[in-house]
Amino acid sequence: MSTLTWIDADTVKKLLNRDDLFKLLEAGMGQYSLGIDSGIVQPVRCTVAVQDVEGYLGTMPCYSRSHGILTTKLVSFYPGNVRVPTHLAWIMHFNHLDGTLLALMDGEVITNVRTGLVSAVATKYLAGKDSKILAILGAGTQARSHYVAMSSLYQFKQVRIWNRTKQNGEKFADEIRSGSLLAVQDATSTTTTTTTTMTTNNNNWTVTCCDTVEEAVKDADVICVATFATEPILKKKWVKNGAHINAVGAVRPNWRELDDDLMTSSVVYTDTRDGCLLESGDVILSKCKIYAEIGEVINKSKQSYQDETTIFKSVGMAIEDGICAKYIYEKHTSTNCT
Ligand SMILES: NC(=O)C1=CN([C@@H]2O[C@H](COP(=O)(O)OP(=O)(O)OC[C@H]3O[C@@H](n4cnc5c(N)ncnc54)[C@H](O)[C@@H]3O)[C@@H](O)[C@H]2O)C=CC1
Ligand SMILES: O=C([O-])C1=[NH+]CCC1
Repeated sequence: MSTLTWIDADTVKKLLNRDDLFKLLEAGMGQYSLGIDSGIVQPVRCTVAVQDVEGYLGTMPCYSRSHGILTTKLVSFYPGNVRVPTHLAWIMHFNHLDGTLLALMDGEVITNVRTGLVSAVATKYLAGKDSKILAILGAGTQARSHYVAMSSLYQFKQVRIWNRTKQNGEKFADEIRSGSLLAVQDATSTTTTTTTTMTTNNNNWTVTCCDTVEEAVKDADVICVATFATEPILKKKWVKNGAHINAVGAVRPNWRELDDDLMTSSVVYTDTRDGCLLESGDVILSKCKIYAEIGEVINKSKQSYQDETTIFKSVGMAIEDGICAKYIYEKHTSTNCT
């Protein structure tokens, strides 16, 4: 029987490299969307509501034959948490051949990083090549993760932040201006180091914390929405035609971030169609048509409508966590063996 390895958050942070994970996630999303031919089994997340305190516990198992991945993530999300992060997670990584547990690892860092990276994969396929204005709604963990991930794709001329509590939005904007968010990422990533230099040396860029969502998204090419909003905060009338939107919040069937007009008039892509049809309030309540999973664009079975307004709606997928967990486990094992 193999011994169980525990991999803590600091070790996960040290071992992960965003460039590697971007490529692995891109390929994995493409494979997932091959449907029954994918060899990936991923039931829709089963979420228990902890009603008394407005918290949720989600279980996210998956198996991928070709990757040799058998993992389960347990993720709690408590929007009201202040003392501890709103999202906490752990991933169990199994030997898929005999079902033994190989490793238990922190899943918070993986959740934070992979969500931004998956949005970056979608942005690569769905946004215009020459995106200059980035708007981010929210100033929490995912807002930061998305800023870092989007910065690996474009050198933005303007970054605009809106947050419900302006003080926190200002703090986030200061972190962007200082370059600290990019500088602390991935000691092992050459790409992000280059981006840091580019961004901090860019004299022509502006970073603004806006008073209103309308002001933040005006003429924006790429908009990332990463909040715990339960009512629509982003309206179609403020969004320029042809913009690309990554919407990662509103992960409960009755929560909203985007208004009906925006959902029904844009070309909507998802991470997982099955997951969004059961969990995404923006999809369910607007009754919008889902055009494709982003994996179908990656595997070339569906088109990218880059000239139209596009939405990438994600709720999070177990296979993303499985891919990251296996990558971390293998790096951890090889590092310890040498
Ligand atoms: N699609 C995916 O794969 C994933 C989605 N998420 C979701 O992304 C969203 C953001 O997560 P984190 O950044 O980690 O959380 P966080 O707690 O770090 O930040 C939450 C942000 O939402 C804002 N906010 C809270 N209530 C709001 C409201 N009623 N209206 C407008 N803004 C509000 C806060 O000011 C803060 O900026 C959450 O809905 C979370 O569940 C998180 C992980 C993965
Ligand atoms: O994919 C994920 O881990 C989550 N999605 C929404 C909350 C956590």
